[in-house]
Amino acid sequence: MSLTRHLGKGRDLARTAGDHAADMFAPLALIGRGLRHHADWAKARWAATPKDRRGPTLFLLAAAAVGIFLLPHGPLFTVAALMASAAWAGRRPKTPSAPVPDAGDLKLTALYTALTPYLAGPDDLSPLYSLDGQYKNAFADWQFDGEGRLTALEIAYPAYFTDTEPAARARIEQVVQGKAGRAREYRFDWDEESNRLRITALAPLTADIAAQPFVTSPGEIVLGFTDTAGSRRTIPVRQAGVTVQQPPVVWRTGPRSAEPHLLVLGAPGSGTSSLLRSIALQALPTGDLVVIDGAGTGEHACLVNRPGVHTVETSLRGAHAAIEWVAKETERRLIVLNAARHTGATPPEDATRPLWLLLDHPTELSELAHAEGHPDPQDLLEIPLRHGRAARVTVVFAEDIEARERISPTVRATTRAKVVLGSAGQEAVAAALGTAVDIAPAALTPLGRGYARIGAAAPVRLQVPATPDPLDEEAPAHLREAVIALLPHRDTRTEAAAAPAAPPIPPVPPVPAAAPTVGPAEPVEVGAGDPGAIEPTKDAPAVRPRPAW
Ligand SMILES: Nc1ncnc2c1ncn2[C@@H]1O[C@H](COP(=O)(O)OP(=O)(O)OP(=O)(O)O)[C@@H](O)[C@H]1O
Repeated sequence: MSLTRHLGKGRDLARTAGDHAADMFAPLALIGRGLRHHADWAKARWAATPKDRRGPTLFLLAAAAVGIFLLPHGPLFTVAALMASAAWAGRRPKTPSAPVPDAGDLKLTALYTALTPYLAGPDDLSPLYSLDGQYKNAFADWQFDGEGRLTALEIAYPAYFTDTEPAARARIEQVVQGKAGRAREYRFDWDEESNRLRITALAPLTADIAAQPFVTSPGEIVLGFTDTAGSRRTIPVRQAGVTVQQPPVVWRTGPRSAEPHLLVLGAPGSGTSSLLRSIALQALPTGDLVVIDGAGTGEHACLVNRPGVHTVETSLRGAHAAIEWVAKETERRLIVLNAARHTGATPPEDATRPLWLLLDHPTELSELAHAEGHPDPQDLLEIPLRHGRAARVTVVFAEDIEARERISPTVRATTRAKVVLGSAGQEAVAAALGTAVDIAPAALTPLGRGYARIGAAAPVRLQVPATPDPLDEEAPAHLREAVIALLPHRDTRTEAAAAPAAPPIPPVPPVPAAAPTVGPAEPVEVGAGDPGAIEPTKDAPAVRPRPAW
């Protein structure tokens, strides 16, 4: 027999002996515990007895002991009685099982208590909310998910609560979100008629959809994706290697659209440039582009020299010239289309091919123009914005939400499709969309997340597809590849091999000043020889197409 087996057997024997000993000595331990208990009791009584009564007490005890001793079998009965009482007193007290507090109960109580200062009325004789009230009087239909998080709740509130005031509502929504968890978005459905508020925690929108060709009709642009309540249809989307159906937020453009122009506002770094890039990639297969990069960060350099891209401007002078050209092109198209309508002829393709003017942070150029005493480029947008619908000219204006006041009234009035990205605060979002949003955002807003409002429809949640700058080396490679795959190329992909040897710095982008016909291949020096021409004072060099792929 091996040593290990010997040791194992010895261990088993010792364990068994220990168990037996414990069983055997259990009554003794019980009685010992009881005797200790009695001794403690006796000591406590003795300490509590006043000194002048201790002598008589001792005397009585001694008399009792003598009496017992004299009784037949007295000492035996006394010892038996002492042992029995010690055994009784030595029982382990049963630990009273503390009632396990119900987590949902605690949460609802906390929410009720937090809402009480806002919903209680001092003169209410039978208040729904009071400090000693019960949440069950005011709450109904609560639901928790598997992790114990509140997912749905209906609360009643007194009729005197000012539920028509956005500030009063916002206070309640903040309290609810604080107690139910700020990590999720909540929909607040205020039923003013019956004084009830329904709260629903919303599942997070999917954030892993990359740029790709979307299945849409001509003129439709997928701004992003929403929840099933926010869209009436779904489209097939490649997501994590499989094709799934997702509800898109679709913006219809063109002559029949009631919202022919788009205003995108966002907190810094929230993804407005990415949304502009996503729109450009969807517009390019069927239309032409003029891009103004007001911040001059080269975010849209990947579009330079692409077929269909007239120009990508970063300077004040270039932007001014490009927008002026778009305005004149709008007028030219209107004349051509009117003439075709009068004669009943089919309008020429150069008047019907969609033309897109994409402006990224243009108010920075406006500021520069004001500082230098030049005309504001935004003023030139009047014609494309007012007449663009008939002329198939679409304007997309993306700006920092904090610069909203610097956006011209014409732009604000004519851009009826609106997107707000990032966490900008409920009031700013409501002002930007032109209506209050009944959804409270989560504390951490993912990139490209926000709200879209097309015309007078209710705002919907929006997640923009990830469309990073392909020249941004910090963006994930597979997302950049997806963008590159959508960029149109002049001939073949062999340009990548040819370009690195001598990357061409394009000249000042060709923007015809007053060209009667449109054509990206017709470079016309804007402002040349014009005494009122704007000098390129902004330090923004011409965008260099960097062939990083
Ligand atoms: N939908 C998205 N999914 C994933 N990443 C995104 C998304 N949108 C933007 N990003 C990333 O967030 C960063 C900022 O995006 P972007 O430059 O588009 O924001 P912006 O609002 O234009 O910023 P700025 O205010 O600086 O102009 C980039 O790294 C971009 O790749």
